[in-house]
Amino acid sequence: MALLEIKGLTQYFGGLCALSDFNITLQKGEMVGLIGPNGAGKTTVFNLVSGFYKPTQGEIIFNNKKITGLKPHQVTSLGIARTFQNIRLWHEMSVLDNIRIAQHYNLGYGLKDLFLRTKRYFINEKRIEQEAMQILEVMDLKKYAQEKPKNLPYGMQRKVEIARALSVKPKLLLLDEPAAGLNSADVKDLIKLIRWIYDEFKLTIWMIEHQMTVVMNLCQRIKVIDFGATIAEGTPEEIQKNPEVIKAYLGDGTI
Ligand SMILES: Nc1ncnc2c1ncn2[C@@H]1O[C@H](COP(=O)(O)OP(=O)(O)OP(=O)(O)O)[C@@H](O)[C@H]1O
Repeated sequence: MALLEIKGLTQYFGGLCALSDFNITLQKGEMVGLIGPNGAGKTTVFNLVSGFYKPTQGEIIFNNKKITGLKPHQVTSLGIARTFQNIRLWHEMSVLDNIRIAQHYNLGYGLKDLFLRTKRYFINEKRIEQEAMQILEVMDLKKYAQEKPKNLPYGMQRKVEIARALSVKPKLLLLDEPAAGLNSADVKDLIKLIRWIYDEFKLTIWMIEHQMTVVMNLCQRIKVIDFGATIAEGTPEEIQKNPEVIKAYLGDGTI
C-alpha cells in the first residue's frame, strides 16, 4: 500500500531549478534512500514534503490525502516527522523539554486553557510529560532527561533528535543525513539504531545520506538525483554499479 506519492514535484528558487519533475512512491513499511552530490536537491525534497517550502509545481499525497502546501505542524499532525542535516535542538532546554515541545503540535487544549490553567491544561501537560519520558526510556535516553543537549556528545544529540521525531508517533520518518558529523564508531551505532527503530516502531523510513555504508546497509531501494533531476533508481547493488551514478559522484568508479 502506498504511503507517500510524489508526482511532478518541481521547485524553483528565483531562476534556479532546485528540483525538476520529481516522482516517487513509498510503500508502507519500506526503508528508502535519497542520494546525490552536494546541491542536488535532496533537502529541498524533504523541505517540500514536510511543509517548509511550497512547491512551484507538483503534488504530494500522504496516506491518500493531498498534503501539498500544508504547514509543517499540519504535516506533522498527519504523521510525518523529520530530523535535520544540522541538528536542530533547543540547546538551552533540557532533553526532556526538547521532546515535550515537539508534542505541543497536538495539545488538546487552547489558549484559554493555557492562560486560565484549566484542569484540561494540567491533564494534557501530564500526558505530554509521560509520553516524553516513555520515548526517552525506549531510546535509552532517560538518564539524560534533565541534561542540556549541548552537553552531550554529538552522536547522542543525534539520538535525541531522532527521539524527538519519534515522539510525535509518525508513520513516516524522514532522516536528513543522520550520519553527518559522526565518527565511524558512531556511524556503526547509528546503523544499528535505525534498524532497531524500523523494526520496533514498524515505520516507513526515507533517508538522505552521503555515507554510502549507511544507505547501502539499510535501504531496500535508492533514488539518485543530480542537479534536481532523477538519474537512477534501484537496489543498493544496482545503484553501486550504475554508470550515471558513478559519473555524477566522482567519475572514478567509487561511490
Ligand atoms: N531556500 C533556498 N533559497 C535559494 N536557493 C536554495 C534554497 N534552498 C536550496 N537552494 C538551492 O537549491 C539547490 C539544492 O539545494 P539542496 O539543499 O536541496 O541540495 P542537497 O542535495 O540537499 O545538498 P547537500 O547534500 O549539500 O545538503 C542548491 O543549489 C541550493 O543552493
